Amino acid sequence: KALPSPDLPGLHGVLLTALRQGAPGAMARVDDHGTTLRTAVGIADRKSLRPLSNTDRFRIGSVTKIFSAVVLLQLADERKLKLDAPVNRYLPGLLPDGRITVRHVLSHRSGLYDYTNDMFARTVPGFEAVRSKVFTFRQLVDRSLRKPRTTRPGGAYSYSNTNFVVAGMLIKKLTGNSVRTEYQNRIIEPLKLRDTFYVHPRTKIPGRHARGYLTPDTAGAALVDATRQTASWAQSAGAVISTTRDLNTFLSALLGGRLMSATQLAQMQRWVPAGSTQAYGLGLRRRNLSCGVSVYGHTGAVQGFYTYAFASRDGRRSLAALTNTSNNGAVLNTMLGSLESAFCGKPAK
Ligand SMILES: CC1(C)S[C@@H]2[C@H](NC(=O)CCCC[C@H](NC(=O)C[NH3+])C(=O)[O-])C(=O)N2[C@H]1C(=O)[O-]
Repeated sequence: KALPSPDLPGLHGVLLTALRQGAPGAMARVDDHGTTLRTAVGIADRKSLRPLSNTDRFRIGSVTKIFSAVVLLQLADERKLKLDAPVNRYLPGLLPDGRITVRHVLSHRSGLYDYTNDMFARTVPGFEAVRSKVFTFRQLVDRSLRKPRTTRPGGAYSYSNTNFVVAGMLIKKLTGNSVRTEYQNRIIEPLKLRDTFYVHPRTKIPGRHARGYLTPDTAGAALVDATRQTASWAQSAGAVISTTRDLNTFLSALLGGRLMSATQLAQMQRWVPAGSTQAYGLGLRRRNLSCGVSVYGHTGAVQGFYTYAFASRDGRRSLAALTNTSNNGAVLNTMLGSLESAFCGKPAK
C-alpha cells in the first residue's frame, strides 16, 4: 500500500513550532523514492545568526546505536558472534550476571543501569563536568555496575546507554579494531557517507556544522553552547556526527536490506514493547503513527541536538529531522510531528 505524499507545508509548520518553543533552528529532509524534500528554519549559530541548512553536520546522539547494532549483526552474519550467547563469553568477567546475552544488551533487556541517569541528573552541571572528559568503556560500565540491575536478564525493556557501551566493547573485542574503524569500513565508506564521522574523543565537529544549545533546567535561563564536547560519555551509544542526507542514505540502505542478511535484519526487527506506540528491536525503534503506518529508526538526544531518523519498512522513504537544542521536552515532542508529516501526509480534514 503506497504511503500518502509527504506534507511539506505541514513539516515546515512543525519546525516553526519547535522554534516558537525555544529551538534556535530546526530542519528536515525527506527522501522519497528518489525525490528529495528539504526544509530548514532558524539559525545554526546564535552569534553569527547564520541560517541553519540541511548541509550542516550535527551530533546524532543515540541514532549512533543503529550503527553499533549494524556492526554486531554483520559479525553475526560472519559467524563471529552469536546473539544468544552470554556477553561474558566474549568479554570474560565483564558482567556480574553470566545470563546476560548479546540480544539482551541490544534490546535494552539486560537490566544494566543507565549511568547517565546520575551523570545528567542536573543537566548543565552534569554536562560541564564531563564535556571535556575522556572515559574508557570500562569506566562507564563500572559506573553502571555500582547500581542494582533494573530487571532480570531478558526481562522488560528498560532503556540504558550502558547496553551500547557494552556493544562497543564487543565490537572492539570481536574485530580487534576501534569502533571508529568498524563504522568506517562497514558503513561510512561502503555507503559513501561523506558527512558522517566518529571523531571521539576530538571535541570539534568537522567542517560546516550547526552549533548545539543545551536548555538549562531553570526556566528562562540562557541556553548553553554545547557544541564542543568529547561525547566520551556516549561513544558507541551516541557519539556519531552526520547530516540529514547521510542519515537518510544509511536508513534506506539498512531497511532496503543492503547492510546485512535478511536473517539478521529479521533479528533486528524482533520487537519488544517500548511504550504505547513504540517497540524496540536490536538498536532499532519502531514507531506506530496515527495513520497506521509504522516507521523504523531511532531518536537521538545529545547536549544541544535532538534528532529523528526514521524510514518506511522498505526504506524507500526516509526522514531525518534535527533541532539544535535539547533538554526541552516540548521541542522533542513537537518534532515527533515531523514523522506524521513525512509519512502520513496532510491530516484528514
Ligand atoms: C531516549 C532518548 C530520548 S535519551 C537517550 C540518549 N541520550 C541520553 O541518554 C542523554 C541524556 C541527557 C541529555 C540531556 N538531558 C539532560 O541532561 C536531562 N537532565 C539533554 O537533553 O541534552 C539518546 O540519544 N536517547 C534517546 C533515544 O534513544 O530516543
